[in-house]
Amino acid sequence: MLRQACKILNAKQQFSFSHYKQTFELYSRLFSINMNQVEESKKAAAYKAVDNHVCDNYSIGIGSGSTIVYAVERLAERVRKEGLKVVCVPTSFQARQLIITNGLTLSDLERTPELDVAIDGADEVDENLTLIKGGGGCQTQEKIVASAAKCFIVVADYRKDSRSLGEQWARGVPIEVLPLAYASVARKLQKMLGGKAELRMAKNKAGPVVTDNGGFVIDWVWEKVGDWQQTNTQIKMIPGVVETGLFVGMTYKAYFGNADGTVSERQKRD
Ligand SMILES: O=C(CO)[C@H](O)[C@H](O)COP(=O)(O)O
Repeated sequence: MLRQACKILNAKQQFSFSHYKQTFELYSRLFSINMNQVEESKKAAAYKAVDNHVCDNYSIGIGSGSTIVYAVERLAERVRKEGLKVVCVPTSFQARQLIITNGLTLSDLERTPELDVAIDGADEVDENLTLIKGGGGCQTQEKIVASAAKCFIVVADYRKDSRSLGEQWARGVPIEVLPLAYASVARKLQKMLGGKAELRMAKNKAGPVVTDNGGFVIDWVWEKVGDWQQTNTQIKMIPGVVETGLFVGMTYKAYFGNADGTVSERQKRD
């Protein structure tokens, strides 16, 4: 939006300094309204999912990202107000911290190998509930925890809702790899499936992003994919691949918070 404002202003050189200032203030305000709207939509989706899918004595997988923060907030509120007894299994360092700081009971897959429900965010959700996850590099633990749950629920804002993958999310499929294999995996990926595979670099550290498991992440931007299940299997067969961010046939239901405050739902077809 700000880029757009700059373009308009550059085209109309006759603007005075106060015009520039006023216009930037207006765009900044619009941008912050838009961001508030996104946060509100995340919150609405997360609250609804927790209200609909968490019961007393449940074991719950806790996903990672910014939307899950609202789900944990709601869960903690229900534990306080309704006296629910739940145990929570994290999918990342962030999720573990969220569970602890919200005063919830922390468990792990060793003590709780089967979960009643797992709730997590997503980077993109298509019409068949196939997901891209791993924008935060947590897809390996997220997939393990989701697969341990009887029911896997996704919470997201309206920007993640697509008919087919790639419509909204342009950063490709995140793939966790063993560090020693990153170059060979990237090469094989491009040779086998086309597209472009790039090692994810850290922002505030020299070198690559290192996952909670000590792995690296390759982001694979595909050119053409027909069958996500088959593509996922092909990627997983490359030696050195730990896990992909493709979640195929795992999701029971997705909740999308909309810009107008409502929540849309998409459920697995029988
Ligand atoms: O897969 C993930 C992290 O690896 C997140 O669930 C995904 O990136 C969504 O995050 P957010 O709720 O911040 O949009």
